[in-house]
Amino acid sequence: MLLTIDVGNSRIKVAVFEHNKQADFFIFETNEALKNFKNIFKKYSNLQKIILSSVGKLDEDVVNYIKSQFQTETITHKSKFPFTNLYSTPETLGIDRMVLAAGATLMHPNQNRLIIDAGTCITYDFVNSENQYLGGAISPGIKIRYKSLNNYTSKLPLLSLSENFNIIGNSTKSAIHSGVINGVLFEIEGFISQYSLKNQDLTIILTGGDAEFLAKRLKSTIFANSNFLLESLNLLSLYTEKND
Ligand SMILES: Nc1ncnc2c1ncn2[C@@H]1O[C@H](COP(=O)(O)OP(=O)(O)OP(=O)(O)O)[C@@H](O)[C@H]1O
Ligand SMILES: CC(C)(CO)[C@@H](O)C(=O)NCCC(=O)O
Ligand SMILES: [K+]
Repeated sequence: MLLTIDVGNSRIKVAVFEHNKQADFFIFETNEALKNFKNIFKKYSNLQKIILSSVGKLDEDVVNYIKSQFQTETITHKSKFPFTNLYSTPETLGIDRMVLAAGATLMHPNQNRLIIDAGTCITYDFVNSENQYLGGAISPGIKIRYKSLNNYTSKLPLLSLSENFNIIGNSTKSAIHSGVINGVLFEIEGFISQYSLKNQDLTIILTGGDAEFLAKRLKSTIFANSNFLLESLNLLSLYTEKND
């Protein structure tokens, strides 16, 4: 049994894998990390290994606690990845983006892959069929868009994701929902059509906290896999074991 931990910018996600199948899943706020890890370790006292990747802030105390309980592999820029990194600043590339790119490379061999992670930020990452990681894009996530409209104006209220939105927003609230949600949908559609134009056999992976909401509303048929990063960590650790 193996445990993968994804420390995101806002929340921590944890999955238990048994024979490469996800057997359990946890999600919690960073400030409740210690309590949650203690409960998880009580429930799963026979873990063989923990794989940890972090772009967020995890207290030194919590990291030390995790490491004191089980053998822990932390994914860093120095870890072995199944692609050639052609980003011009590899040392500043987000670990989450590298793990997603690794997962896509291992899960979908010999294809062009576009990974879209709709979380705190929306990231786009492209790995071609020669397993070269080329880069992509970083844009503000849904929550950040709502928050910044409120933050940087005096009149706009703070709203959160709504099921009801139209192209023509006929009130302040519906105009904000239209701008934020349609803005994200058009952005994603736009990137997908640009990448598809240039790359045949494009495999698209949509993940992150807002993936399910967005997948249902995109014109292109794309299935959301909210746990892709946790699955990628599991695959990456198998890959590292084999290639060490
Ligand atoms: N309970 C929740 N708390 C916070 N965000 C949530 C929640 N449920 C859905 N979301 C949505 O998920 C998005 C955040 O995505 P996610 O959980 O992947 O972020 P994260 O933990 O910061 O991870 P990452 O840093 O990898 O993006 C927000 O834009 C928000 O709309
Ligand atoms: C873009 C985020 C914040 C997305 O979680 C993360 O991948 C990150 O901090 N990246 C560093 C910058 C870069 O990827 O080029
Ligand atoms: K993200």
